[in-house]
Amino acid sequence: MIRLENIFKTFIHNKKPIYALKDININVPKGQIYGVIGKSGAGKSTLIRCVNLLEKPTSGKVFIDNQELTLLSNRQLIHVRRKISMIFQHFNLLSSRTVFENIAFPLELERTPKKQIKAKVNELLELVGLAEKANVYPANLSGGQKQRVAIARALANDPKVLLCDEATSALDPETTRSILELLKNINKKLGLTILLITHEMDVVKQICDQVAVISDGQLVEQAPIGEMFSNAKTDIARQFIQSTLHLNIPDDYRRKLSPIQEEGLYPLLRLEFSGVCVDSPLLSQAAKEFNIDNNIISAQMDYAGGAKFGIMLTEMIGSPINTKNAIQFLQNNNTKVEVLGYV
Ligand SMILES: Nc1ncnc2c1ncn2[C@@H]1O[C@H](COP(=O)(O)OP(=O)(O)OP(=O)(O)O)[C@@H](O)[C@H]1O
Repeated sequence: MIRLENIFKTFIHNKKPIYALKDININVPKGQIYGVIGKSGAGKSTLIRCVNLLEKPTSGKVFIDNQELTLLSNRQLIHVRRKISMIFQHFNLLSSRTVFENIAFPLELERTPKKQIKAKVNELLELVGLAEKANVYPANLSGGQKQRVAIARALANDPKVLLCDEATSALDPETTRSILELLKNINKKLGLTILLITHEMDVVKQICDQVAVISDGQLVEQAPIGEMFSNAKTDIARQFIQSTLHLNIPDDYRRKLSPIQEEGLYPLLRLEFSGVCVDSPLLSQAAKEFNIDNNIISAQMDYAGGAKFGIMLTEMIGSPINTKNAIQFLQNNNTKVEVLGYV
């Protein structure tokens, strides 16, 4: 449904080129939710704005539903853009219009008859759970409610594609979850194709079918969500995945942590499991085979797209040679091991 082919975008700033997008290729099948994740300045906003040509690519082709947008005149584009809606981090509602009037706005621009507008807006208000707020002004809504209005307005013209530009970045975690749930429902109910950009892997984990990682203007990795979480290939993708897991070293361990292995001290390990190794009893195998004990201090396991992954903090008790061999065994079995120090 959305296809980007060899997209480059170069800005000129103070006579110097900024290569914001370098040879981007993306294919989003109809009905999918596709996430693009990247750090600040990676090129996410430029990328999503190239999809509806709010930003014209320097070169490359943009297709929506097999129609090449990069060939269209500005006039033709206005018509096509009605089927490509967008929602934003800061909602962009019209403050002088009520909730009902905000949602009606794109239909008024189309000169839709009043009766039809009323029916459509009421249907959308139901869909986003705001039927009671029809006559309220945006100033009197919470952030989550404002985003619901923006979503309803974005759906007014029955778009084929919804672009979400950091749509939950201004919201607290609970509201974020409810907005993502709403987007997922809409995706299922209406078969809407959604492209979203975000800097949060939690967002991707919750709703995306596929994800691409963008770094310094380039797509460095893309995969279905389960595959990405179980077998990420680049360091940057692994960093994003790890950012969804939170393990702190407890204070008393942190205090006694020594950088060298003195007598009577044992390694404190941070283990990263993903994909196949999660389901194998590696720690107990290592304990039996190398005569060591594991004192697990904390652990977090998670699921995304059917894949299990996680991290663990453990003190490995045994002689230096046995712990060394056990660590090697874990590494040989696809577990990432970091020796944080000795306790
Ligand atoms: N209109 C512009 N003129 C010049 N440079 C620009 C313009 N828009 C973006 N850039 C540059 O292009 C690069 C990518 O910017 P972009 O806003 O797409 O990144 P981003 O990943 O969305 O970042 P953030 O998450 O901070 O919004 C940056 O180096 C930015 O400074």
